[in-house]
Amino acid sequence: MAQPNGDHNAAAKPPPTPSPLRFSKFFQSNMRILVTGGAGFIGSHLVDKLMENEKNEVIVADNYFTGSKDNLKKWIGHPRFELIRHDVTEPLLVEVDQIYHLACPASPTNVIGTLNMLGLAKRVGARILLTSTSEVYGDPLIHPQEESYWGNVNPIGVRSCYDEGKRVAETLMFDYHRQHGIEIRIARIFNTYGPRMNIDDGRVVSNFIAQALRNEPLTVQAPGTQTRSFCYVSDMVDGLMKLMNGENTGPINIGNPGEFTMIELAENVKELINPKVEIKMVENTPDDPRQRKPNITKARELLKWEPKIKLKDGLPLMEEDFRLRLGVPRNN
Ligand SMILES: NC(=O)c1ccc[n+]([C@@H]2O[C@H](COP(=O)([O-])OP(=O)(O)OC[C@H]3O[C@@H](n4cnc5c(N)ncnc54)[C@H](O)[C@@H]3O)[C@@H](O)[C@H]2O)c1
Ligand SMILES: O=C(O)[C@H]1O[C@H](OP(=O)(O)OP(=O)(O)OC[C@H]2O[C@@H](n3ccc(=O)[nH]c3=O)[C@H](O)[C@@H]2O)[C@H](O)[C@@H](O)[C@@H]1O
Repeated sequence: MAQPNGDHNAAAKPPPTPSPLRFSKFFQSNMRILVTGGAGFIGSHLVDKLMENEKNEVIVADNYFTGSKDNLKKWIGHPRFELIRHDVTEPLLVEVDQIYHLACPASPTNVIGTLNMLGLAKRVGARILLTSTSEVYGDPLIHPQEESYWGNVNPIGVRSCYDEGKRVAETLMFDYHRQHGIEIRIARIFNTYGPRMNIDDGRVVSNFIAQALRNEPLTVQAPGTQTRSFCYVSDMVDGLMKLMNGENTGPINIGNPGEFTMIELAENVKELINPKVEIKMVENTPDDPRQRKPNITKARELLKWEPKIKLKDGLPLMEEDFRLRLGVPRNN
């Protein structure tokens, strides 16, 4: 008898069950992907997204310096997933097609990690993506920042290790590309926030949300008029994957152009989470960039990417996660 959808066999034949090999650890998938720093904040969200595709086999290399196995607990034991405790300042030999290089030890060893991952990419012919940073623009003299801007970085300042470490990492990427033909991708990530951020790592969004939930004053570092542009983590992951799978080396800015002063951010968090909390002005660290906002024309045109989640929609998603981890239920 004919089925309503026109498929004569639909009732008679159940869909074929996949071969047991599909579930064996020896199953060969189409793409083997290494994520260094995959136990961290952005890395673990990237792993979640990559694992959604049944053709991907994902290997995470992480030394848990700032990341945690907890971020990956749903994948541990999965046949397409492997977790290696490894410090990227030591060479790593694995057969992979793509490398997302996120592991970022406290610079300057950042450079050694990138050199090792480039060595791996060269050896196995993998495409490698570096998560660089908007910090390469330093305290920028042009606004918004576009990729052609060379930046204004203090080479001997307190934050130079990170900024200059990433700048050297970008240089190495291009040298390997030119000299050895390695396929490279460079993302310049602007401030990213979302669930699984480290609660006490001192970044502004995590600080303010944790402070509001703990009923502690929100510490705005002077003068408070400095600006940042905050990208929700799912948008970031989407941008990184589009960059990896597209045809452009970059560098490409990936960030949300919505720009806020730190006072505005504090007011947003206060209004959303704890209207009674105090906002307190505290001392800042030297060389804090006064303004930051990505020009994302390149990402829009070359990757067909733009962020979807506004700060006012992203903050509540992060609040939920922080409430759970800090043990502060909503009715308190
Ligand atoms: N979050 C942001 O706003 C932001 C902005 C710009 C650039 N980035 C870049 O994005 C990447 C990921 O950042 P994140 O916010 O997820 O940070 P994160 O600290 O949560 O993640 C970094 C991960 O790398 C691991 N790691 C550190 N040193 C390592 C080493 N030597 N060997 C192996 N693993 C090591 C850590 O354990 C952690 O899991 C970094 O490269 C960072 O510089 C992040
Ligand atoms: O996006 C980037 O490229 C970089 O962003 C951040 O660097 P930064 O912008 O300094 O981020 P925060 O430490 O979160 O500080 C942002 C602003 O908030 C201010 N701040 C921070 C913490 C706080 O409690 N109060 C506060 O007002 C800081 O003075 C600064 O102006 C990250 O720390 C880097 O890893 C990342 O590479």
